[in-house]
Amino acid sequence: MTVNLGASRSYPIFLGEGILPGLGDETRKRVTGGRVLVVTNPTVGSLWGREAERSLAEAGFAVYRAEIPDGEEYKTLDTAAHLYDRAFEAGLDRSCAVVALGGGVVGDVAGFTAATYMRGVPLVQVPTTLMAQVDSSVGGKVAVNHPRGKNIIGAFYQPVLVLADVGTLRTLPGRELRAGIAEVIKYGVISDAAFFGWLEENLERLLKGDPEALTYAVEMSCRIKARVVEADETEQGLRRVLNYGHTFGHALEALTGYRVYVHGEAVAVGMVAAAKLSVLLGLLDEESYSRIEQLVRRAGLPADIPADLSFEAALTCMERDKKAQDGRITFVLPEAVGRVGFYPDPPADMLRRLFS
Ligand SMILES: O=C(O)C(=O)C[C@@H](O)[C@H](O)[C@H](O)COP(=O)(O)O
Ligand SMILES: [Zn+2]
Repeated sequence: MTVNLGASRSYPIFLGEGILPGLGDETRKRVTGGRVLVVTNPTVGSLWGREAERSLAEAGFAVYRAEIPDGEEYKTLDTAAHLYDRAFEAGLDRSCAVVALGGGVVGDVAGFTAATYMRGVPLVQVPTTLMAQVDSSVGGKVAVNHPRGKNIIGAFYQPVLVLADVGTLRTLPGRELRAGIAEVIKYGVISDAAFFGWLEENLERLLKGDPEALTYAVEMSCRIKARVVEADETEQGLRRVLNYGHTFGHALEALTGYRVYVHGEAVAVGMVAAAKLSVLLGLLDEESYSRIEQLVRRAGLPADIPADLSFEAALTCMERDKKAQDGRITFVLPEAVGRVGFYPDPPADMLRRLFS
């Protein structure tokens, strides 16, 4: 698959089982420098680091590794600062690449480092979680968090290559798999009713880690995402559809210190909350709402706003959402399974009802 962004910035997504050994050759075709910095975390590094690094070394790169701790709470400027040091020590110049080997946190913070070190060096995304394969490795959003908001410090910076080996999902903990499924459900709701129906039929296969089902889900998700990114790379309009569930979701993550929910879980709560708001506003029928809620629950994902979450605190957080303008929140709300619209400034009393 290709993400088409014009002659100089289009890039391929390679998707398949057992394709990690091809990483070196594909990187070599796109990176002229002699060194690469592989950014990973200790868990992914011990599982897949050696195979990835061997492939890069065989393609002629001098390979350096930097490990960062696992967890959204480490997606910070401090972690990026550590990576700048490691890039310097490795002697990376502008022709050399950063290779992000891991999940969303690794991809986002390594991507942010690649975007800013020497004003930008090539970035290779090697996503090893479902979340990263279906979403965060594609489309060029790179960022670190600020204590007051998720992904507040970041850039649009496209990779030169995405290589997603679904074989790496074999070792993925169940919680991480379910978190990725949340974003997959998102794609069905925002733009493809038939895909949503396929998910209803095949959810158990995905939860069991069936490689064929996972490959199909990753392919469909990447196709939908690529189409959106091609049409609106820097989120001037259409791309905001990818943020369905994230207005509430990001507030939930920030207000719980990025420690309680993994991103997909927070998005799951956010998708159900947004669907409920849609029903309250008369935009979505009850049956469609139930299908969304049921699929989220069947996937073993949380669907309820926690009882102790303060409405006022969530509202303040959502007013700083990246889709907000002058403090007016724009929600991405489902109008049917397979279609969403943008709705600015819903009445506060309706939002409050979601919290009771
Ligand atoms: O790629 C996008 O665009 C998305 O919105 C995808 C989201 O799933 C992803 O979580 C993204 O990082 C959120 O973007 P943000 O700009 O709201 O931080
Ligand atoms: Zn997301």
